[in-house]
Amino acid sequence: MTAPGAEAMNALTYPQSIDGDGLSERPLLDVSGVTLQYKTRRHLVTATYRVDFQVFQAERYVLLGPSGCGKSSLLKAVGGFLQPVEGAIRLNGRSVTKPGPDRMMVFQEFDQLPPWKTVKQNVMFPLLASGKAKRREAEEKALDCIARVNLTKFADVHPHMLSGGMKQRVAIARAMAMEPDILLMDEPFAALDALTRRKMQEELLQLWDDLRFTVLFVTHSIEEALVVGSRILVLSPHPGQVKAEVNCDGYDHGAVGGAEFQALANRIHTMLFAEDVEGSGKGPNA
Ligand SMILES: Nc1ncnc2c1ncn2[C@@H]1O[C@H](COP(=O)(O)OP(=O)(O)OP(=O)(O)O)[C@@H](O)[C@H]1O
Repeated sequence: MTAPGAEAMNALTYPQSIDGDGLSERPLLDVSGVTLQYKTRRHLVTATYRVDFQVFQAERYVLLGPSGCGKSSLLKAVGGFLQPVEGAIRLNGRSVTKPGPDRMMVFQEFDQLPPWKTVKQNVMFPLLASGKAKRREAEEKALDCIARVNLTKFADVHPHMLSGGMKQRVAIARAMAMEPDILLMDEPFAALDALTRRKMQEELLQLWDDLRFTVLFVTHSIEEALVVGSRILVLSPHPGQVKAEVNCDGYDHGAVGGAEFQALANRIHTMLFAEDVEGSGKGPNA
C-alpha cells in the first residue's frame, strides 16, 4: 500500500477505476442523492440529505462524521432496512429495496451472537437459515472462516467463554461465511478497550489483505477512519451531508504518530466542523 500525499485529499473525487487500468468500472455500490428521514409521532427527523457516494470492489470505504450525522442510518439504508425518501441505492446495478444475503451487517453489540449456540453453530446459522448451504457444506465453510479469524480452538465453545474482541471476530467470520458482496460494519470496535480495538483493526486489515472483500465501515473516530479505510466520506453534522471524500489508502498504526498522518487528521477535523458543505449549494430545507 502506498501512502498518499496531502494532495490526495481531493474533495469528491470519484475514481473511474481503482485498478488503474484506465477503463471505467461500474461501482459495486452506488448511493445517489439519498435523503433519509424518520417520522415520529411529533417530528420528522432528517438524518441525511442528498448524500452521494460510490464504493468499488475491494474498497474499504468509511463513513465518518459526528454523532447524529446519519452514518448508521446510511448503513441501514444500504442494508435495506430503511428506504430513502429521495435518491436511490444500487448494488451491482440493482435497486436495494430490502435486506439480502449480499449485504451482511456486523454491529458493535457483543450480544449479537445467540449465547446458546457454539461459535461454529453461530457461524453456520445464516448459511443454513438462508438456504445458502446444506449442513455439511455450512460446517466446512464455518470452520474455514473460523480458522481465518484464528478461532479454531474455540469452535465448540459458547460465546460467554470469549472476550469481546473474540466475539467480534466470530461476528466477522459469520458475516464472511455468507460471502456477501459487501460487509457493512457499524462502529464494530467502538465498545472495545483501546488495545483490543487496535488489535481488531489490524486483524481486519490482515483479513482484508487475505480476502480483498468490500467493506463499508462506520466510525466517528478520525484515526480509525484513516487506519481502516482506503477512502473516507466526510459527513457534516446533523443532517448528514457530504463534506468531502478523502483518499487515505496506505496508513497503518505505524503512521499514526507521523507528521503527514497528523496533518491529514487535522484537516479532516477542520473539515468535519466547517460551516460549508462542499458540492451542495443547497441545504436540507432548500
Ligand atoms: N429510529 C429512529 N427514530 C427517530 N429518529 C432516529 C431514529 N434513528 C436515528 N434517528 C435520528 O436520525 C439522526 C441520525 O442518526 P444516526 O444514528 O444515523 O446517526 P449516527 O451518525 O450513526 O450517530 P452515532 O455516531 O451517534 O451512532 C439522529 O438525529 C437520530 O436521532
